[in-house]
Amino acid sequence: MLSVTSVTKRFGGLVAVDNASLEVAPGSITGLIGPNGAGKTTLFTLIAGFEQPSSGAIRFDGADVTGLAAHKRAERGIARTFQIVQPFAGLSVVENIAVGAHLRHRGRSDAHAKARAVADLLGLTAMLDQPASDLTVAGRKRLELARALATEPQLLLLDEVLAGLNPSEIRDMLPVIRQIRDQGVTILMVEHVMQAVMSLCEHIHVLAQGKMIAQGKPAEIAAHPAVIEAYLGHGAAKRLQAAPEGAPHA
Ligand SMILES: Nc1ncnc2c1ncn2[C@@H]1O[C@H](COP(=O)(O)OP(=O)(O)OP(=O)(O)O)[C@@H](O)[C@H]1O
Repeated sequence: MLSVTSVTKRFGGLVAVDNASLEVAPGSITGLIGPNGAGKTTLFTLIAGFEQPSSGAIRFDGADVTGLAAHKRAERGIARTFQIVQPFAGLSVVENIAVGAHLRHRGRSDAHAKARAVADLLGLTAMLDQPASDLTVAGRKRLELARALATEPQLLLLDEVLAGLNPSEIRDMLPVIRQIRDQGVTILMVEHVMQAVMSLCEHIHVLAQGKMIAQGKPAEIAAHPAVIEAYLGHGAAKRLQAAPEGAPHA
């Protein structure tokens, strides 16, 4: 469904994404993880078309979309959420979701009907007429997801939708994300909450300092020496191997 091939993004002298490639299979929940500053959000920005890569190609649904503007990619079915959630504070929850729904529903009542259906899926029905500014952090995260989902994407890019949530709020979100996928939306997610990534994703790509350093099934990634090194520092994989079971890892 999505192929990112040898994509590089430079900001002046800084190489934020360095010759990175990844594939997302249709119908999958695929993870993109990596330490802070690895280039994950930048890669999302390139996939969604808010910025253009310095080199490399992005194919979606069989077509080269590399040079296509963000709104054209949205029309083709790519939607993203933003790490920093900024709803229109003066608008109600339903009106915020309808902003997304307007992509495919020109009339106000159609857009609102779509918005209500999406709100239902995300457990926001009771808050429909509240100002978005009244929502809790967890509510805002759901609203951000709803706004993206209301564009009726084929591919949904989730940028840290679990950040800032407490453990029980995270537990509540996992089935919501699975349900979105079960309704036919392919998901690529950037996430730091590792337990969630491991339980949700069928396949995970790992970015570190702009480069793809590993990819595979969750269990393969958790045991991958390059991933352990990227997260815990040079020599960590060896130290973990050497440490006897149950001993504290220095
Ligand atoms: N518009 C920009 N101009 C200049 N540098 C940028 C820009 N966007 C990102 N960067 C830099 O690119 C690098 C990658 O940042 P990015 O936000 O993509 O990483 P990330 O993996 O999403 O990090 P985090 O997990 O902390 O959100 C960082 O060094 C960042 O400072």
